[in-house]
Amino acid sequence: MKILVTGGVGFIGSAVVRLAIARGHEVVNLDALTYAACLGNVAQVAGHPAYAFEHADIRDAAAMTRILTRHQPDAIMHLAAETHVDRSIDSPGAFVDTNVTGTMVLLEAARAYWQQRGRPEGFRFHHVSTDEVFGSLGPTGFFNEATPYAPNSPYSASKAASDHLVRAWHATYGLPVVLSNCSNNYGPFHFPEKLIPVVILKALAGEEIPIYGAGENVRDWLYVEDHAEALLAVLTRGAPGRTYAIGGNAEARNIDLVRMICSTLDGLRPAAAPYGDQIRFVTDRPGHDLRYAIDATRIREELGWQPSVTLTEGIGRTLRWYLENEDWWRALQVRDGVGVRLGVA
Ligand SMILES: NC(=O)c1ccc[n+]([C@@H]2O[C@H](COP(=O)([O-])OP(=O)(O)OC[C@H]3O[C@@H](n4cnc5c(N)ncnc54)[C@H](O)[C@@H]3O)[C@@H](O)[C@H]2O)c1
Repeated sequence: MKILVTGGVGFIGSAVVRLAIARGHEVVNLDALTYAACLGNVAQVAGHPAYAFEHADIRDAAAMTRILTRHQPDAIMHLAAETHVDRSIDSPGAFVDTNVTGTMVLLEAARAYWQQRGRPEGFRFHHVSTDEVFGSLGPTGFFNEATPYAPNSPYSASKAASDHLVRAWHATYGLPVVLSNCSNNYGPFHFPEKLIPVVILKALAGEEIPIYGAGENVRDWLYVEDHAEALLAVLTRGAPGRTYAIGGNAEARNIDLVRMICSTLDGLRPAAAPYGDQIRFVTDRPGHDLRYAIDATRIREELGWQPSVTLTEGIGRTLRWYLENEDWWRALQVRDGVGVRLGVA
């Protein structure tokens, strides 16, 4: 299958691109190369005959039409987005521009392309989204595909809006879409403004490790390569118009996760004092959702997917990757004057 992946130079998109190439698919990677992109993320596939790159912005309608016409993909997997919650609190406009307007522009280009090709049944527009659109859970319960939308941050509100647009393009125009809403990802190539890489890099630098509030917020963590597997399953076997909730079945309070990272790092690269001594609690993020958790029964039963990497194993792999790839993250921190910010996705 020839897949047009948007945002394929980012964290999750690049994992999808690497996996899709390994599985024998052709990939056209379309990315605007914002601050969050790193071409190093796709270096291992860049020279592959099944890989092509298009430097373009999803808000550019003419470019979207030109690229679809040039490459004639069988499917679109849409990951391009502004993704950092803290940035969305400071500058919500960019999130509406890319996540809402950009998705609409891409949908329109996809619709025209699909109609011109004679509406092939097998065509897919896969919209990759987040569980944050569902808002916050209390101490119990799970999100699933029937959970009402209740986004709390400008980021999650913009993703919710884009989900609605994608569903509407299916209901109104018949575009064969699939949607997925996934919990927090982590793993290699994670941009160093999100929680796990921030903790790793602050620990290694001997600096304070900031945790919002009392560290009580709970997230369900999924290793990024497991997410990439789930996304390919949804793209290739998901039913048109259907949504799939994806999660790691690995809930952790932020404070417990950070302590786990610190103690694992103590074993891998011992410092003079335990890394946990660097933990500091800082003022909570406004509108900070308490807990996210996913009931992934549908994707498990219908598509046979389930996570294969436990949180302990994934944290170990991630830490070893960051220790072995210092050049990658040191180069990113200074690019475009963008420094590391505190982040809890
Ligand atoms: N990170 C998570 O934990 C998580 C969880 C669930 C869903 N998601 C969703 O998965 C997708 C990818 O997330 P990520 O963490 O890999 O993001 P990321 O920030 O690492 O990467 C986003 C990519 O999109 C590109 N991009 C941004 N604006 C663009 C535009 N206007 N045109 C073209 N390209 C543009 C960037 O250059 C970058 O390469 C997003 O849609 C996000 O909402 C993320």
